[in-house]
Amino acid sequence: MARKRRELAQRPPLSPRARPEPRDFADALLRRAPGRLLSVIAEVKRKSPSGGAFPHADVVAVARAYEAAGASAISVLTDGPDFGGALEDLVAVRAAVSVPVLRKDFLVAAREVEESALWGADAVLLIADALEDGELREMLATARAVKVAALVEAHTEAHAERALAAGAELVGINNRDLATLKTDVGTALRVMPRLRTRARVLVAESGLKSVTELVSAREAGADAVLVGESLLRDADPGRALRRLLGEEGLSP
Ligand SMILES: O=P(O)(O)OC[C@@H](O)[C@@H](O)c1c[nH]c2ccccc12
Repeated sequence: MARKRRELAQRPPLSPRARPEPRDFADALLRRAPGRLLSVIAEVKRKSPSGGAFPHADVVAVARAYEAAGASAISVLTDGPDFGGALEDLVAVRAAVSVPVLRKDFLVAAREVEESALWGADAVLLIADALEDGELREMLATARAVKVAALVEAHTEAHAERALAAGAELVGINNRDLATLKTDVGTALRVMPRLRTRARVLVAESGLKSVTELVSAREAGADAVLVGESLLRDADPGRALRRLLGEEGLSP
């Protein structure tokens, strides 16, 4: 986050761009296909600090395959140094699919929420654990003003409570501790039941790889899951998503 703050200070001001009509991210997650237990936000990234390099450089082709396999939204990493992404990937993916697109990055300022909207993001990720209450509120207000959905992520119950108090409606529980990069898929299962009546949309994030884990996430209150690595490890990420969605049998 310190690096992100330094980079932002050096960036030139925004130039206006034509923004495409936003797609409704919350609605896409809540409106599940018939017989489907929960929605999947499928993620594209070229590499990650925890997973190394993935065998798919063409994130647009992967995003198309995810959509064809039933993804309700696509998450695009736009961080360059750690994830090999760029804002251009967001633009290219959004043009290639018809589902909403989430900009996944370590945003540190309201100005970047505005920037995300101008680049065509339908949603942005905000990380509660890394933002002060005031920053979170300001970024949420900007998101509302520019009509970008904000998925506010927390790794602990305390940060999830801060997110709700700041006015977050879409809350993600990250199974991965961003400080240690360790993943415990039980994290979201423990925290989500305490939030389920108060968040409009609940998302379980990171480390998910099996139908059984998705069923558990649903039982704990998840409306959606955010999945990257386990799909990107497969030679055919679309097939991996179909398998995860239990085209072989995941039903309520
Ligand atoms: O690739 P995974 O383990 O399926 O996880 C996806 C997503 O949850 C993860 O990439 C993530 C969650 N929160 C983040 C914040 C920044 C960067 C990345 C992330």
